[in-house]
Amino acid sequence: MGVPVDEGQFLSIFLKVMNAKKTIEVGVFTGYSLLTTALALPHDAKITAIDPDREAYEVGLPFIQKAGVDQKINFIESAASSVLDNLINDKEVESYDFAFVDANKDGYIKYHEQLVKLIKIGGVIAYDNTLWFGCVALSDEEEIIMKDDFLKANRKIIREVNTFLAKDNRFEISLVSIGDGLTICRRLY
Ligand SMILES: C[S@@+](CC[C@H](N)C(=O)[O-])C[C@H]1O[C@@H](n2cnc3c(N)ncnc32)[C@H](O)[C@@H]1O
Repeated sequence: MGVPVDEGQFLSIFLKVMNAKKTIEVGVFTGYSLLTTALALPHDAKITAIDPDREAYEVGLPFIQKAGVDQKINFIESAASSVLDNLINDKEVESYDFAFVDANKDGYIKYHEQLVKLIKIGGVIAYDNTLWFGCVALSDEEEIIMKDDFLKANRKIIREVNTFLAKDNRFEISLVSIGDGLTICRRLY
């Protein structure tokens, strides 16, 4: 198969090496990363997949079913924050091996504080888009001439997220330059 060349391949081999069985996905859309995860996990694995957009999930669902991995997935149609609070209250604390976060960037720091409680020591939270199309490396002068307000706003947010994660000594982190940047955070305590 050669060297992993994209984020999906990387995620797949990473989950297998980790021996992950119980995972969370925040931000599903049509389920590309969800299908990748479901295919990589063992038959008795459980994925809690959260997204307010059921319509998008249902576009990809036939492919997940065709792959025979739908029984591993518990899709919850909701914004993530309240679901994560419910999982904490339902005594799911420190029971997850892995979380993949690929949703609204302005929620990442809040999700992080919730996911810290849900992930086992030694478990991993992975944040997508942490290079933000390379914009995180632009100087403030260069940022001023950026035309796209969405890119600009999320550049600021992702830079804050990256600074926040880098300072969190509960985790060992690595920003892997694959796809649009994937920050792997391994919980130390
Ligand atoms: C980039 S897409 C996810 C792509 C998916 N992970 C993949 O790789 O195929 C972002 C998703 O985040 C979802 N989203 C936005 N706000 C959210 C929230 N507050 N909680 C959970 N998901 C949210 C959107 O509905 C959208 O489907």
